[in-house]
Amino acid sequence: MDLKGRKRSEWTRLLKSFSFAWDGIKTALREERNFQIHLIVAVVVLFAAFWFELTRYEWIIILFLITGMLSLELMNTAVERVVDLVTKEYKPLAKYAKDTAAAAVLLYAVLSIIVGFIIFLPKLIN
Ligand SMILES: Nc1ncnc2c1ncn2[C@@H]1O[C@H](COP(=O)(O)OP(=O)(O)OP(=O)(O)O)[C@@H](O)[C@H]1O
Repeated sequence: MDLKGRKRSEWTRLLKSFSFAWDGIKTALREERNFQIHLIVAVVVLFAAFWFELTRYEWIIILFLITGMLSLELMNTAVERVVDLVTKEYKPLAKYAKDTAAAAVLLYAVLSIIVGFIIFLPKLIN
């Protein structure tokens, strides 16, 4: 294949990987209750952020928290599905994997709530 053809196929592969990632988001939106809940909370937080006219740095923090939370939830779903694929039986390692992935989501959710309070509480009180 010439250089032009190879470059085109690299672009095609890149576009395909975006399309697979988009499929993952659509599936999670359709199938995953926790992801749907996180998304609703994210929309509420974004409305609040507009309402309280956050500073540029507060916006950056909020966007990192929202994106991080949604990404972690997707990774947690991926772990759950892979474990389900590997075994339908009760296996301590399966529990270990699922609970650890869930713990990562929980930790980030606690961080997000604390930071959310730090940013929004003074504005609510004012
Ligand atoms: N194959 C398995 N072996 C051992 N423990 C498991 C297994 N599958 C799930 N568990 C454990 O059972 C509990 C519930 O897991 P389950 O996957 O049913 O619910 P979940 O984590 O809320 O995920 P989902 O989004 O699929 O409902 C968790 O503590 C998990 O670690």
